[in-house]
Amino acid sequence: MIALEFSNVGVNYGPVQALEQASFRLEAGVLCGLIGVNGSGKSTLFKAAMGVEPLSCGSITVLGQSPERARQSGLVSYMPQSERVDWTFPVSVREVVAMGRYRGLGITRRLRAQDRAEVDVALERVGLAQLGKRQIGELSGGQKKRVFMARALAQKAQLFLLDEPFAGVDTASEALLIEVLKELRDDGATVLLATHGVEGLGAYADRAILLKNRVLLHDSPQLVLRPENLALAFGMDSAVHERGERS
Ligand SMILES: Nc1ncnc2c1ncn2[C@@H]1O[C@H](COP(=O)(O)OP(=O)(O)OP(=O)(O)O)[C@@H](O)[C@H]1O
Repeated sequence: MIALEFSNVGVNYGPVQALEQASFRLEAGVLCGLIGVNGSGKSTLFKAAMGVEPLSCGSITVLGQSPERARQSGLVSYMPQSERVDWTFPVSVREVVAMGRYRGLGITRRLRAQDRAEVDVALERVGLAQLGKRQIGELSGGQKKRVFMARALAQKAQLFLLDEPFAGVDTASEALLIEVLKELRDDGATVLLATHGVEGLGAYADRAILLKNRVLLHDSPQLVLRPENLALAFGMDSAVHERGERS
């Protein structure tokens, strides 16, 4: 089954062409890295996949449906970049994770026993069972990402879109997030995660997409991470840097 397909997708912000003829296809049960410099269109690609950014051309299919329908049915979960979240919003860790269950509830949003159990399981899985009552703004960078991960787990999504999940995150949180993502993948879910840190990607990702407003490459991480290929997206400096690091 195809989890996510972009066909010749274009997205413009006025004169800026954020995505141009972007095409790729992700099989279900794959963990894929989305690599590109700032401004290469990674966040735009996620927003388009969520059906919240109009396309100037092309089409997108998410789990066999339109992006809007897939989002509304809760099949897709999105973890935004930390700096795009208002952390002063007065809400507890548990309340954020419970948002993953709202879709199945009526307008009262009263959690059923089953919903509370799913929230408990998700908090436990990311190691935050003891911090449920904390205000979200009090947490460290890594803990905040864990909360978003728990919300996605509680939602029971099938496609996980993560924008820079490891930015500003301690190594223990990063290792835990990778472990959870691998388990989700092994259970048949699909993960697309944007990163400009490419170190380590080869160890956990099955695929990698190199983005520079267009899809330059979509292949195994080993091939995409070759210095001559990274140079296409990052410039020659990074190729030299990578080569230096590896030798
Ligand atoms: N709302 C907007 N209005 C105008 N231009 C935008 C808007 N959002 C993004 N852009 C521009 O579109 C291009 C792609 O941006 P996008 O945020 O998708 O890239 P990115 O790879 O996610 O970068 P970053 O990691 O910095 O978020 C950039 O040139 C950016 O300046």
